[in-house]
Amino acid sequence: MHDALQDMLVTPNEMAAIDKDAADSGIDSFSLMRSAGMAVSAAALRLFPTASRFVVLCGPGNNGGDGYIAAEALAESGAQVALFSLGDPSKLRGDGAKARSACRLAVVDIGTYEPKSGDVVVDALFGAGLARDLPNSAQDVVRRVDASRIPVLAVDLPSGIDGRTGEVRGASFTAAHTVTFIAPKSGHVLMPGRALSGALEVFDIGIPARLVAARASDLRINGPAIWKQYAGGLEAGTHKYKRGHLAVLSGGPASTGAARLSAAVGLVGGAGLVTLGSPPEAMAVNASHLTAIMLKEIGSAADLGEWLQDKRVIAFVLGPGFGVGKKARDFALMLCDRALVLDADGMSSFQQAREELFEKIAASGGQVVMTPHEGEFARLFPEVAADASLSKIEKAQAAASLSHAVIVYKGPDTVVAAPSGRAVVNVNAPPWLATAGSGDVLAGIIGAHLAQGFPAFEAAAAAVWRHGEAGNRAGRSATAETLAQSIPPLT
Ligand SMILES: NC(=O)C1=CN([C@@H]2O[C@H](COP(=O)(O)OP(=O)(O)OC[C@H]3O[C@@H](n4cnc5c(N)ncnc54)[C@H](O)[C@@H]3O)[C@@H](O)[C@H]2O)[C@@H](O)CC1
Ligand SMILES: Nc1ncnc2c1ncn2[C@@H]1O[C@H](COP(=O)(O)OP(=O)(O)O)[C@@H](O)[C@H]1O
Ligand SMILES: [K+]
Repeated sequence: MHDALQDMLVTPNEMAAIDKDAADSGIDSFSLMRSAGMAVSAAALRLFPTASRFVVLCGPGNNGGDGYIAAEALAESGAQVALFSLGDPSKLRGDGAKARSACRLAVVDIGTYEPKSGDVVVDALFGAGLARDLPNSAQDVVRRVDASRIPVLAVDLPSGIDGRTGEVRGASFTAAHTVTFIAPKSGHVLMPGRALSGALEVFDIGIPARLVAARASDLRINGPAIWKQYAGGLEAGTHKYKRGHLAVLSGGPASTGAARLSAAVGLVGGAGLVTLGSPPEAMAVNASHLTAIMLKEIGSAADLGEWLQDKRVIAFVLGPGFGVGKKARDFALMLCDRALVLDADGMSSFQQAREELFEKIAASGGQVVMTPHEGEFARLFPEVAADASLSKIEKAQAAASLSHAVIVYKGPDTVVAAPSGRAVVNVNAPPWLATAGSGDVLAGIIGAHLAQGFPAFEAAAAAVWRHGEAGNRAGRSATAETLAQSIPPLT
């Protein structure tokens, strides 16, 4: 893949526009299809050297066209190939028809395909053009292939996956591998599309990077390239205040653990010092559990106001175990002009009062990050959550635009979105991150980055990635405590 396209994500609509621009610039579209089909055949031979038969399933459009090219190339290489078509191949148009006529193999109707042990399915039914649920005849073959556990190599996308949203339209193949072209599509990284795509390979089929970049929006796969300019090594002459002072606000005596976890992670994450702001009635319990973390009594808005005079306290985490209610709202509104992670109870407190929060964020110009999981997202952005036409990326973008904050929409496919529309999708998080307190760990890492002066978007993107790496290092028996000990250094 071209370096400039490394982490770029495109939607099927953008891909179609890129395709058209390529044709308008004089690039022959059939030569692109030939490169795509050859890439599929090469991948099939490399990935499945012991296949007794390649079963190529071709659809009615250009995805099917790629399939005919691949089938011909596989047969030419000496492999056994069986070719099946969804619909009448004589109805193929344009490049698809050209590809069919360049393929000498006989083609039979897909309804007659009976999976056999040793088969490898090359799925070229539908790709970026899927516009509605898979037809019944395709759903039937998906079920037969699933039941026989035959490996599937998907062309562009597993048929049935919506390339924009990653959602299943009726049914979808579960691919062991997917070969896509030019750049990954959002449907390859959003769930369940990511899981159903298997291992993804991206082939350069000869469209110049500048044509791709001209159509692509600011949407990427999350990774160190996003924040590297803020993650430089430590100067020899640094001191703890230079590394940044993070404040985490604790809840009452019965729920102090979450904030302490975020605070401890703040230090591991790279803040030079961390102070836990505690209500008076929780001072004793907090004091008995803290060592490197400092403790300060913050019971009222007046206490917080006084603390805010200290401009060396750069960033705040409000929400973990804090309690839902007026106190959380008052504190949050006072912090909108600083760097703030508003997590958990901090967000839920605004379910009935979100406009006040959103207006304050817009007016204050701070660096505010909100970290909703699905339930919190639906509480704060019910109209966005309920809009079934939107992908998870588009939902996060809509929420960021409404709230004026950077949104970390958590889950297996966490999306970080800025009010400008800039977004990344995270792909390194293992499922065992779903453990109690994991969100508190994430909030602490974001806070650590904000304290070190990262802008909100980069702070959040870097934290989500480090959190995923911590999960990988901690292994599947991870708890929030072992996650906290497994956070890798900033890269
Ligand atoms: N630059 C590119 O984007 C390239 C794309 N290529 C291939 O072209 C594919 C896209 O081709 P198409 O736009 O022809 O789309 P598809 O081949 O994915 O779909 C074919 C057509 O089927 C119809 N259709 C959609 N959903 C349906 C459903 N559920 N039931 C029945 N019919 C349905 C639509 O009219 C659609 O255009 C890509 O996935 C890729 O494999 C390659 O040939 C190489 C170049
Ligand atoms: N299936 C999953 N795969 C990867 N990461 C996940 C999965 N489920 C949850 N996570 C991550 O785990 C964290 C859970 O946070 P949250 O729901 O706030 O939990 P808690 O309130 O218990 O701390 C989030 O960062 C989320 O993205
Ligand atoms: K496909």
